[in-house]
Amino acid sequence: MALVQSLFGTTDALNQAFCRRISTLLKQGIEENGRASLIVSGGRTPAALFGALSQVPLAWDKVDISLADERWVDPSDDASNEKMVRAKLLINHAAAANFIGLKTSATNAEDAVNTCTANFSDVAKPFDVLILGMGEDGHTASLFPCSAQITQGLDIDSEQMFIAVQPTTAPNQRMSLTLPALLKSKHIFLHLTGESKKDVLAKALADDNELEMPIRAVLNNTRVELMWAP
Ligand SMILES: O=C1O[C@H](COP(=O)(O)O)[C@@H](O)[C@H](O)[C@H]1O
Repeated sequence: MALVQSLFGTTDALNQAFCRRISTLLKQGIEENGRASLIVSGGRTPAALFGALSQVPLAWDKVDISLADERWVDPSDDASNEKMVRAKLLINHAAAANFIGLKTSATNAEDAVNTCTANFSDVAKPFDVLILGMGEDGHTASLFPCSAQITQGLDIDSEQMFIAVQPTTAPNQRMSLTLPALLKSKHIFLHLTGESKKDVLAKALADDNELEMPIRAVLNNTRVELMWAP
């Protein structure tokens, strides 16, 4: 495990430094491969970062952006991660990026696993940049400890890219990248704000039961850079 900790005094300082890191990595990916990929998380934490990132001048038309997970609701629903990304990130300069949403017309996310996988076939892999969040229960992406699908989602030997997840302690069925798919990233960031998330991370680092706190499965298997501010 290698957790590199970048701790900032304010969210503004965090967002400025994070934007610089992300844009440098995306530029590198474009220089090396012609295109770059940025996989982001949803929820509340990334909104301010996305606002700052959208204003960074970059060859966004050569960047594929998608989500590590999605809540299985209509993209017009306030709970939709896609809705948040469209409103906060795919604006200003970043409006030129190619966005691949996860939500399909399928009523049940289980019926959309193959479509999501096929839709990702043109996204540059390994992903250049993956930004993960973490819930108070230690879930990351939508790999929820409470779900019946958690063992399958954390199976490091699985070749499955996506998994449909039904959390029992959070609303909405989900679509999530699996652990092995998340790990196929060149640079993984864990983006957290607030003291309580810091406490959750400390709890995650104090033990290694991955089924209890799925973020441990990422931390135990690869290098992760923590980007934190109060
Ligand atoms: O449900 C989700 O939760 C996590 C954490 O969200 P936050 O609101 O605490 O920042 C998020 O990373 C994930 O993408 C989202 O679907």
